[in-house]
Amino acid sequence: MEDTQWMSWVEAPWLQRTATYSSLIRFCERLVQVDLLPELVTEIAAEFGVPRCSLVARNRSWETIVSRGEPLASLPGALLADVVDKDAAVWTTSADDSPVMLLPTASSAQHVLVLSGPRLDASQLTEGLGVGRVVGQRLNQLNRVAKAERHVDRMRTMIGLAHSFAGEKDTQTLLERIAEEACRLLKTDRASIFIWDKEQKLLIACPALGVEGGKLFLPDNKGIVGDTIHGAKPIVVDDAYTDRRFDQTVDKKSGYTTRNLLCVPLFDADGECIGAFELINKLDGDFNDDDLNSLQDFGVQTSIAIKNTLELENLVRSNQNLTERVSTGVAIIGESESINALRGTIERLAATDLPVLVLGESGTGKEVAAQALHHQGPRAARPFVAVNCAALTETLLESELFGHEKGAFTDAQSTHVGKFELAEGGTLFLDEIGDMSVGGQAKLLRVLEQKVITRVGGTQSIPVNVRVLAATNANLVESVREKQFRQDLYYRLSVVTIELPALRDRPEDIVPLANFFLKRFCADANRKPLPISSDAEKRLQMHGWPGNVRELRNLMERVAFLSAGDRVEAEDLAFILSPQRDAFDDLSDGIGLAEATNKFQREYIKRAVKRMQGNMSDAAEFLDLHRSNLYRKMRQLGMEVDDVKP
Ligand SMILES: Nc1ncnc2c1ncn2[C@@H]1O[C@H](COP(=O)(O)OP(=O)(O)OP(=O)(O)O)[C@@H](O)[C@H]1O
Repeated sequence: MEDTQWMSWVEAPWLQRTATYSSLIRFCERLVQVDLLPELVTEIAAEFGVPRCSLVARNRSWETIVSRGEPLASLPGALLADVVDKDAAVWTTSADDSPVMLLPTASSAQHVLVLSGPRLDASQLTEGLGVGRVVGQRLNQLNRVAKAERHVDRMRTMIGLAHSFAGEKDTQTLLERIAEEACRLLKTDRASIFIWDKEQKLLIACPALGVEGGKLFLPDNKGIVGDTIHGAKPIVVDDAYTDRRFDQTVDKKSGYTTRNLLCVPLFDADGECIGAFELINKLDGDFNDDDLNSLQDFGVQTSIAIKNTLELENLVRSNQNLTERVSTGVAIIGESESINALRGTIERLAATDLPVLVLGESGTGKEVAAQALHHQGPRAARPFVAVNCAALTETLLESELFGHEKGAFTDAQSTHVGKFELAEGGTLFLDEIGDMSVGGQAKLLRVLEQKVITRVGGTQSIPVNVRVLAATNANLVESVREKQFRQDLYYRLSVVTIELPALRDRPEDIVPLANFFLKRFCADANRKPLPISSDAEKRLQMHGWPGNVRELRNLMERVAFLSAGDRVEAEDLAFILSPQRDAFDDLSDGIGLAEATNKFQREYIKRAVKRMQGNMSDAAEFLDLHRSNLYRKMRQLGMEVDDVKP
């Protein structure tokens, strides 16, 4: 190492004060230390002894980025372009004869330094070229640092957002936050996230900033967003009003002016487009590749957020439905002995997986009983799926129950999952089973025996774990006898049978049911719960209820919406309960008035005693009679106490 020679930076010969360009090199050395653009132009102005130094850049037109002193009133566009293209400095005089020097920087963003001042001389071009080069390098460096910082900021924001997904359960709030962050980070005026409702062919903007209520619905085939989702590609628009794809309706409505925009599609985990993310009006210049990448990152987070929160919302909603059902809808209302007994039976059966056949007239609450069996049992958290067998032809029923593969038949344009699969882990309720075709019965029987289904047009056997409940208002035993219903299927379905009594046979349930429905419908009609007067109660109890509980429910719905008073009076029901529909149909059979009146009185007393569960004193009070007068009246009508006791 004997030949080793050292030289420090300050010893370099071209740095000696006497050396040509030594001061330029020292100046450039200082320039690379400067971090802020205002300082940079101030230093340069001082070095060249000029009052004005600006840094300009070409966007759509030439713009001043930063300036020391008043910038030139108008920038010489053509000359600036030449400076960049030729990568050459130029000294010239401006319109008012003051000297100007334009220096190329060779920066990636094509900046040019513009110097002007009376003492500026063409001999300074050499020095100017050197300074321009150094400034260009410094700008590239600063740009890289700013980009890296933006990237870090972006990542931090993304992590922050991902973190907040856990705490934020409401989609709207979360989307608003994402949009706000995107505006901040990408220096944009507005941001909207669109969720695509493919079925309704709608785009739902949330948040739709500047729109009253924050929600905006648009047809999915219009505007830039429509093009973005259909093309599944990002779109950048620099000048919205000259772009024919831009739909000006929203601007017209809101009074806002869209200048430029950037829109990216949103995809779910399967690559399906689920919406779009749009940024409007970048605060400085046009949208660039960096903005595009950032927005795509935001897009990924947004898709996750939408999926998570929507799933959560669905869960919450179905849970709420469930709770609501358990507390109201599935509640079996009634105080009669038969309904009390039914509640006990359901409680015992709910815990089992036994098939149950629910019998009863139409509207007696067979589906309510089936739902109670489901919701009180271990399958409650899984789906309850109801199928009305009477409403479907044999072919449709098969595809409805077991599903079909794409192309299985002419209309099968896509794969369809059947009700058995949908009810997986839960309960399938086959309503009106008595109306199922014989072919359908055979297929159902096979599934019940083998516990596997095959979709129509498919070959794969899909195992199913479903509890099957069935209901009918037909006499199935009779149907079996007449060979309209398969006996083997009947035995499979009717391991346990429960029968719902008609409403006319349990008059004590009428008032509790009426109050229950009235309360529910008054809430729907936004009015206070209406009490029922005792006259109206009597009127309800005297009706024959051929349509059973459904008829009562419908009546209460009309009362809640139509009656004017604060209380339901008998008159409110009179116009609804038509006398012809009462139990005394045979009044019109030509019997005399006296006999008809007797018949009516006998029936009325019978119902009153039944309503009072056989207590004669209560029945007399109900009928507004003294107890002894009731007995006398009964004797007159040829009635025995045993005839009337339930
Ligand atoms: N005990 C009950 N408690 C509360 N609501 C009931 C009761 N029974 C019936 N309902 C209500 O009455 C209406 C008819 O009941 P549901 O549909 O269960 O009858 P259904 O016997 O299955 O009728 P269908 O034979 O026409 O299928 C429903 O709105 C149901 O909520």
